[in-house]
Amino acid sequence: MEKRDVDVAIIGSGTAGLVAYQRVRKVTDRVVMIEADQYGTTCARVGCMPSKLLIAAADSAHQMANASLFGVTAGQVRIDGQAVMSRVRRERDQFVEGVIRSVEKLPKEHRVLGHARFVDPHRLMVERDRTSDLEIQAERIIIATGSRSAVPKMLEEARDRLVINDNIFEWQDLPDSVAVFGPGVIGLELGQALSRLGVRVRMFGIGGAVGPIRDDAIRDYALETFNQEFPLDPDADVKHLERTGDGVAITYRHPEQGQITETFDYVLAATGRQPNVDGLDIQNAGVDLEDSGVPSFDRYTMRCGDSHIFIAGDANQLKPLLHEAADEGRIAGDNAAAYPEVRAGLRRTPLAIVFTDPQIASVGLTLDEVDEECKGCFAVGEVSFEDQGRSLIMGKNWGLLRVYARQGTGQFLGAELFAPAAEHMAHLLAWSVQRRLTVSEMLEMPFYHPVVEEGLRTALKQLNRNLSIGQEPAEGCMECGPGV
Ligand SMILES: Cc1cc2nc3c(=O)[nH]c(=O)nc-3n(C[C@H](O)[C@H](O)[C@H](O)COP(=O)(O)OP(=O)(O)OC[C@H]3O[C@@H](n4cnc5c(N)ncnc54)[C@H](O)[C@@H]3O)c2cc1C
Ligand SMILES: NC(=O)c1ccc[n+]([C@@H]2O[C@H](COP(=O)([O-])OP(=O)(O)OC[C@H]3O[C@@H](n4cnc5c(N)ncnc54)[C@H](O)[C@@H]3O)[C@@H](O)[C@H]2O)c1
Repeated sequence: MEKRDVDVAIIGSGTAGLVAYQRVRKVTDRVVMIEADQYGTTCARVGCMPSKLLIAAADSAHQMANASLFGVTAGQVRIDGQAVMSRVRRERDQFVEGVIRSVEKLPKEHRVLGHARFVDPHRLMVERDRTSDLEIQAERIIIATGSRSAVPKMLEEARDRLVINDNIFEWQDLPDSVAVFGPGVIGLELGQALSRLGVRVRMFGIGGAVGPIRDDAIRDYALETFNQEFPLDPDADVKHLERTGDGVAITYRHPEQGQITETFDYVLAATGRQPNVDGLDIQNAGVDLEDSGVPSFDRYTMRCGDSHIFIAGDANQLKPLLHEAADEGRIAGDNAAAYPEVRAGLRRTPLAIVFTDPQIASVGLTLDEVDEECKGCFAVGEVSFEDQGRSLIMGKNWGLLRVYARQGTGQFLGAELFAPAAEHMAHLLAWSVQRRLTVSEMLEMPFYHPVVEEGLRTALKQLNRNLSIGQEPAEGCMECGPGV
């Protein structure tokens, strides 16, 4: 059996693994990155990028279908499912090829294809397809193995009609109907996009959650809005699911019609993701494990206990987002390279964006966290986008934004948005939280006219008023011209 001896071994060549590799490489050449499946990353291959490509097609269809609002008609909108899926794959492949090209530029001795497992805290066994197993002795190890779809047993009854994000983008055409299980981030993004592309969609959830929304006012607004496009029951009572000749028959309790059975072409499981730590023989790594099987680790150093092992990206379940995986890869890489010197790395203000329409975004602390942090001494400001100037102009005048700040100091702490252009406003808000701005300082910033950020200003003014810092905003204030 071949044996290798390295300073740092990185398990997984996704975003976290690749960033970690770049950092380690600055310090040592005795590094190896092990990949069990394919190069190209989850983000580019089956995650962020193909999902946004599908959403872009849906946005286009939606805009055309609604153009008559502006007195513009383009005739009957026709959606060519094959062309939609073909563009998704074509552009997706470009992103994947870009990643593969950069991996292939790395020295051959730094990359190994095979499935890694712990033999002991310093030894990994890599099962390779075409060659014999490889034993790697590593002084330090970074786990960057990502996550995979967690599919409830019941959905397996859909058999060949069960899809997840790994295979949905391989569709050659759009189906007629899809039952989406899980109105979380993936379910909402893909479900709304499919619905706007003419697919009959019904969404089933459990427990009442809608996406990552934590503020009930925003959740209720979002639920009502999504239900105007496709039926979404966030706490569905699904009795039975089975593969039939026509597709998948689902028996559930309909809010008005009682128990009914509806047949769909496909079932999309978007019911959460589980970390890829179970295939690692992690019990041999000599680190403490949480109940989930994920090693206990420090979120500032990414170090598992006081060991030489670090964990970054979706594998640690902390914040399964691309920019967080990259940050964690950087911290883990720097620390594995400098070990035994281990330093706290920069963790940024929480920021999450869901690419629905309107978009959902959360920034900083959630409402519950604000309450806990301020021991109840906080205030909330709010704006509806139904009467907002720029949103009305664009025909996108729906949504709600709520902002939170601490009583006394007026420090801005967080926000939740279901609003047009939320991806942009969320960045301004995240930067304000991270700079520890007060609401008054935020209001000193320039606001152009007419823009959706004027709506944000209205919410901030109301927040300052509720903090007993600012004045009552004038009704129908003309400071920014017509619109709030
Ligand atoms: C549909 C979808 C849409 C998304 N959209 C967004 C978005 O818009 N914005 C955003 O911020 N985030 C998004 N995400 C989340 C984002 O894609 C992930 O947070 C990110 O890709 C995680 O990167 P990673 O490096 O941790 O894991 P990955 O990129 O999954 O890399 C892990 C690698 O480890 C390998 N591996 C696993 N086990 C082993 C082993 N034992 N030995 C060797 N190798 C192994 C895997 O094969 C894989 O290549 C989305 C995710 C999905 C699924
Ligand atoms: N725009 C983005 O940034 C983006 C996009 C997609 C994914 N992601 C990342 O990927 C992660 C995983 O996304 P996800 O949507 O799979 O998970 P999620 O945790 O966001 O949502 C899963 C949903 O499925 C529901 N659910 C669980 N079991 C169910 C069942 N048996 N029946 C019906 N519903 C059930 C849950 O209640 C929850 O609402 C996200 O948390 C996010 O970090 C990010």
